[in-house]
Formats: sequence, structure tokens, C-alpha cells
Amino acid sequence: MQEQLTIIGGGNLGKSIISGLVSSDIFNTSDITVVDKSFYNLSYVKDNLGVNISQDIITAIENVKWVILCVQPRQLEGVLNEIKDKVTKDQVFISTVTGTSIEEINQLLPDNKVIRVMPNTGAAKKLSMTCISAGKDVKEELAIVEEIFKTIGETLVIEERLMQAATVLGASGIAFFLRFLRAMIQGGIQMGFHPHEAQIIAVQTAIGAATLVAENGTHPEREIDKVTTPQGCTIEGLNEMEHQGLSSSVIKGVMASYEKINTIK
Ligand SMILES: NC(=O)C1=CN([C@@H]2O[C@H](COP(=O)(O)OP(=O)(O)OC[C@H]3O[C@@H](n4cnc5c(N)ncnc54)[C@H](OP(=O)(O)O)[C@@H]3O)[C@@H](O)[C@H]2O)C=CC1
Ligand SMILES: O=C(O)[C@@H]1CCC=N1
Repeated sequence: MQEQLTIIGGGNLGKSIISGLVSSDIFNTSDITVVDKSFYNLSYVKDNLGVNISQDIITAIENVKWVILCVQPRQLEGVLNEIKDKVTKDQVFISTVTGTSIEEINQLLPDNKVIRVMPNTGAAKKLSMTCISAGKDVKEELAIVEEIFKTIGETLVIEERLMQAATVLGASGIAFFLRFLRAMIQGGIQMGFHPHEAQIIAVQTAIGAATLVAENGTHPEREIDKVTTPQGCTIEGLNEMEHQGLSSSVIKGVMASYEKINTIK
């Protein structure tokens, strides 16, 4: 692709997206620019990812077709106010910003096409799950945005009303799964493994579990049935986890996250 792309915000998510993008062939590294206020983030991006860096937001979006907004929700209004008089109609804005609707962005950028995306930090390993939504008049751009985000993992186009749910399940979900992984490692250590050994075993087991479901297309419980020997140790462990409220606490945590997201600004 000949066009250029600028990411406003090279923080946790911005860095993950760029890491994936630079190892794909959709944009030349020289056509990607990251703008950030933080010199630490910019030098990391420059040294490790080789893209252009800038602290000047206005210059960085000049003549650029694709602009990814990757700042925190409370910072977005300031960014949009800073750029709104310099933006041209042909520029397409891709927003990763949690809880901010396309309509809200269009209030400050009324002439621009806006597409919302919700990737996750798996992007750094090209394993993001990116949910995407857009209005009716952006079919062509939507297809290109899908192409861009397919370079960093899986994509799914969803209705905008489900974007908050996608954020909890897909983006916060990385943290939720990692907390479970940590608990497994802690159990492994208590049984006698060194921490690094417990981590190797738990991580590979998690990859195996997810891959079984992903590649077989089976329901998780079907794969669980293959592991639970009657009167064996697996069912004993699973049932104790359920007595202690595992599924219930995960669902309650997901719903607490979902309630919170509707209050974020
Ligand atoms: N982290 C995640 O896993 C995910 C995050 N998101 C969403 O993506 C967005 C970004 O999140 P995340 O990367 O974690 O946030 P970070 O705070 O890590 O990164 C945002 C970066 O943008 C910079 N910034 C803020 N304002 C400006 C400005 N006016 N000009 C230039 N740079 C600016 C910040 O600098 P400074 O710190 O100096 O203000 C910071 O370095 C959020 O809306 C978040 O909700 C979505 C999915 C997953
Ligand atoms: O915690 C948050 O609010 C953001 C959205 C999803 C991941 N991080």
C-alpha cells in the first residue's frame, strides 16, 4: 500500500499494533509515523520498531490517509481539538479509544470517515483479536481497515452497539486470561516446580487448550470431557474450582468490567 499511516499514541496498545504492522508488508516502515508526548515511548518505538517518530501532532498527520487514534479516553477530546482545523476530508480516522462512539468523534470531525476498532495487545505477536465497526457509508474503507488489522491477527466486523462488550471480552480478556495463568503457575510452584518450570508448563498447556478449541471448532466442555477420567484428579480439581465459584466469579468479573466501561470518559 502506498498510503501513509500515523498512530497518535505510542503507549501500550500503540506499540503492540506497530510491532505487528512493521512485520507485515501492508505499509512500508518509512510510511508509518508514531506521535506521542512521551519521549520514552518514542525512543522505544524508534529503536525497536524503526518507524518515524514525532512529537508534533500536526505535522505528523499532514498528507496521511490513515490516522489511528490510540490515546486514553480522557485524552481524546484534547487530541481532536488540537487537530480538527488541520484535518482534510479524505483522511480516515481509526479509533481504538474505549467507550467513545463514532458519533462523538464525528461531532469534532464532521467531514471525516471514522471506523472504530478494538484490538488487543496480542497484536505484538500478530495474535490480536480485533473487533471492527463502522457506519453505512464506509464500505470501501472498512475493507481496507480489515486488511490492516488482519496483519496483526483475527478480525470480526460487529455492530457498534457491541463495541463495549467486545472491549471487555477481547481487550480486557487478555488480562483476565493472564490472571488465570498466573494462578495456575502459583499452583504449580506450590506442588514443587520452580517458577520458571511452572510457567513453561502452564503457558504451553494454555496454548494447547486454546488451539484445540480454535482448530477443532469444538465447545470447551467437549475438550474437557476428553481430559476428565472418571473418578480421576481432573474432575476432582474442576469440581472444587466450581464449588469455589470459578465460573461465577469470571462471569461476575466480566459483567463488572462491562458496567464500568459504560461510565468511562
Ligand atoms: N492497553 C490495551 O490493552 C488496550 C487499550 N485500548 C484503548 O486504547 C487506547 C490507548 O490505550 P493504551 O495504549 O493502553 O494507553 P497509553 O496511556 O499506554 O498510551 C497513550 C499514549 O498517548 C500519549 N498521548 C496522550 N495525549 C497525546 C497527545 N495529545 N499527543 C500525543 N500523544 C499523546 C500518551 O502520552 P502521556 O502518557 O504522556 O499522556 C501515551 O503515551 C485507550 O483508549 C484504551 O482504552 C483498547 C484495547 C486494548
Ligand atoms: O482497561 C481499559 O479500560 C482498556 C480497555 C481494554 C483494555 N484496556
